[in-house]
Amino acid sequence: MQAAKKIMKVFVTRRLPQEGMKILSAAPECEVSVWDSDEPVPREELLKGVQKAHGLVCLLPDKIDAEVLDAAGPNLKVISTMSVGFDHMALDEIKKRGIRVGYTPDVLTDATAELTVALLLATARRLPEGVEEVKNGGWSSWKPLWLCGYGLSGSTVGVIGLGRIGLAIAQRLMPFGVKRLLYSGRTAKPHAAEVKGEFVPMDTLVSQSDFIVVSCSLTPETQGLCDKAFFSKMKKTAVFINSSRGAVVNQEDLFEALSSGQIAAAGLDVTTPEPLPTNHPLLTLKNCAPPTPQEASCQPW
Ligand SMILES: O=C(O)C(=O)CO
Repeated sequence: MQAAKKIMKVFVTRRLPQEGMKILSAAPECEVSVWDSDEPVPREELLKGVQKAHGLVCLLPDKIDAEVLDAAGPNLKVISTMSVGFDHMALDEIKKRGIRVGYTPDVLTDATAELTVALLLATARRLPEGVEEVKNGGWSSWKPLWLCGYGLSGSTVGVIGLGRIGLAIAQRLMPFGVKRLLYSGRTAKPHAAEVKGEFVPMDTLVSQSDFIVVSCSLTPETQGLCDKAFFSKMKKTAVFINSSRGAVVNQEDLFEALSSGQIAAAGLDVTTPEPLPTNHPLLTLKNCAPPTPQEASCQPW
């Protein structure tokens, strides 16, 4: 029997999990080429690899803009991103060219929610500082008020963006004895009833919350949302957690708020860029937990 002719060129921008590669390789009509590395494809290799491709499989760090689409040319019919977010793709340009887009919503909902709760507890309870004191010999004896943090019991939690992930975070936080769950966003969500969520204006959420969790998508409306004015409305004792996108936060303003004592602490699952350069001012602060590399992956059971 004659082998099927490879008529579709597919470029994959990263070494993918074997299950995914097996499916792609089994498609007889596809000629698959892969940037075979755990590191992001360099821009010039992306522009080269995508040439004449019919399909592109990409990840979050790959900026898919007009330049990439032009480099691909008119063959390109489908782009699939192995990510929940798609803010790295110029959707208007993609739409203009009639290209279809696939993404992977919901695969990281539980993992992101668990990591956000872990980050919130570690930040509020000052675990990174405590570990540091053990390692540097700063812990001499038990002192009742030393490294006191902030507890969830009886607190008000504000979630900005009570979508799938925001709800999963809220569901995990409520059993800690949270008194009020406020949320803000474009519209009230029927599923908020599951966590007794109160839909409130953003200013109310910011000024009344003891913990603010940002879990909205990055859009032109949310870019730079958490800035000087935002932090100045927060309680001095409040803890700020961002598991959305780095660009939702003005990082200079966050540094100022943390270093001046305007807010108590921040736990960041995301920053711009990622990782932060090792000399970044935010990394000098004891009350700021930066993103760690495990991100949202975990071993399946
Ligand atoms: O898939 C996404 O959008 C992520 O942010 C992964 O961390």
